Amino acid sequence: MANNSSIGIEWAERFETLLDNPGEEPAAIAPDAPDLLTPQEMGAADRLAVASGVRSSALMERAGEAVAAVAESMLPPGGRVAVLAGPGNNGGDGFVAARLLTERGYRVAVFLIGDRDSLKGDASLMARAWKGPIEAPGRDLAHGAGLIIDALFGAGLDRPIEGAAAAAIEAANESRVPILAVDLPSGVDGASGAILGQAILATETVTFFRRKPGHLLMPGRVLAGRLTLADIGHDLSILHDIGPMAFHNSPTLWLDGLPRPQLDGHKYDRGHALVVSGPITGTGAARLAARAALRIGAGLVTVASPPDAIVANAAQLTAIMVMRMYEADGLAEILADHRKNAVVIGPALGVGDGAIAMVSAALDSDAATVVDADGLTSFAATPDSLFMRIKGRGAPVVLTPHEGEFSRLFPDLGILSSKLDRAREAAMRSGAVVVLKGPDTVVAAPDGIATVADNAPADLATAGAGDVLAGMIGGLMAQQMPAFEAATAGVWLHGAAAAHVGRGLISEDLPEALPAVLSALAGP
Ligand SMILES: NC(=O)C1=CN([C@@H]2O[C@H](COP(=O)(O)OP(=O)(O)OC[C@H]3O[C@@H](n4cnc5c(N)ncnc54)[C@H](OP(=O)(O)O)[C@@H]3O)[C@@H](O)[C@H]2O)[C@@H](O)CC1
Ligand SMILES: [K+]
Repeated sequence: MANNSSIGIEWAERFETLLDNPGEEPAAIAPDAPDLLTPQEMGAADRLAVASGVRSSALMERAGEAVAAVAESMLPPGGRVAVLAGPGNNGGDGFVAARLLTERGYRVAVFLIGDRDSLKGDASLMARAWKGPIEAPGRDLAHGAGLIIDALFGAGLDRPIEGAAAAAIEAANESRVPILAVDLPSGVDGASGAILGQAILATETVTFFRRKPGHLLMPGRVLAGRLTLADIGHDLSILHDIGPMAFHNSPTLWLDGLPRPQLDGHKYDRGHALVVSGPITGTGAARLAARAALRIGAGLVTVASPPDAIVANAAQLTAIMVMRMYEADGLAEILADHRKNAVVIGPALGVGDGAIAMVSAALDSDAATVVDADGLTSFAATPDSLFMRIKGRGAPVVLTPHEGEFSRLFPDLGILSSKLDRAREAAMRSGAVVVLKGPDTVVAAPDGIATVADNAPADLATAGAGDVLAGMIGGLMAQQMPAFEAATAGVWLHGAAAAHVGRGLISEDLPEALPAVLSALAGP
């Protein structure tokens, strides 16, 4: 699909600009850096940094320095620290932090999993530079400590944690002493956010150069606590060579492409979104989606309503139009009017052959299409027929499943531990942009580019919120925003609208919060 994702390209172009104008923005870019690097990519970044002339021991020294700096902010002067060091370079960072904190007057105890003589490379170097005692961890490792530094495992974790390391993690978690994790909470898989065996529950985490997907994906995000991103001397140009495929969902990525009303524009320039209503027993979902499409800027919005529901819909809509729709043929007829350039179908549609026919009619049209909820579930027995239709059309499609709907359409993808990989596989297989919803919503395009959101408050788990999201994405596509950008922006704006409302949120509030969120983004 031609217009799936330009984010990767645009971001790469931004780097060109930054590199051409050193000193103009680098300080500002770090905290909001959207690229996510897998542990493998981070390993490559470290190797590229070393190849460019940075000593690997210097990277480790700076990593340990960054950890020590955050530790100091968590401790009273002269406080006691327990450092848990593991067998790799993550442990090496721990030894550096232990040395620096001791030099600064803190009382530091180091507990090592394994044997000092087995440490290799920089970790061995840093362990030798540590002049204090090294103990084996016991149940009371945190006794008297005001802070635990978790330097057991980071990017190199590749199997479930067992034995002495698992016991040390358990003792640390049970101690209730605040924990500062180095790079990742030990036990969290940096690629997927999944727990491998046993994991540290950190108060804070310091990571280096760029975040990993596991810092944003659940449960990694919760286990990591507050996250600090430290610059330890990697050159930004390294990202060119790596070409990251995953990004943190933040306005930096899509704000330039967010549709804005033009003074000399007309409502017809802002597209016409059609939302398909369910039967009389299920009309609210379509109205929520329609309201969201209108609030996010679609010039015109129409609800296509089955005849039995027309009165219910008409009685509750004002700026939004209503059209009578006689089943799938009726929908096809309505969409034959090419001015209706985006369609949202699925919320409260009902599950079954009728729904299959209507989704098929939508996909046979030229309108950008969002398929949600019952529109997805209806294809549980025949997902390939849905995917064939999507791949056979020219206009873009966004699928917006929650985990339950996703597992009905892609039952075999449950074995993938990473939500990123699940969404990517699904996008590739279906030919659509896939929005895999949840507290860590992933948007993936068939070419593998993906974003992970972390701005959805818990309040967003409320009836109708998904209908609103589908409407927002449809509304953005009606305004010609490409599918991947529309889905990514829609997910972020949905989270931001929920955060704007706060406690007591119901779905009706979400479209109404959009003006404030959009105005804040537009700036003064
Ligand atoms: N590279 C650099 O320049 C920089 C890197 N930095 C730091 O390095 C960290 C990555 O270091 P890393 O690659 O050495 O991996 P790390 O996470 O320490 O552990 C791997 C070790 O554990 C083992 N192992 C794995 N799973 C296991 C398990 N379940 N149970 C038991 N053992 C297990 C595995 O050995 P194996 O037993 O497989 O031979 C291996 O020895 C990164 O997170 C960052 O903190 C910074 O200093 C910046 C500069
Ligand atoms: K760690």
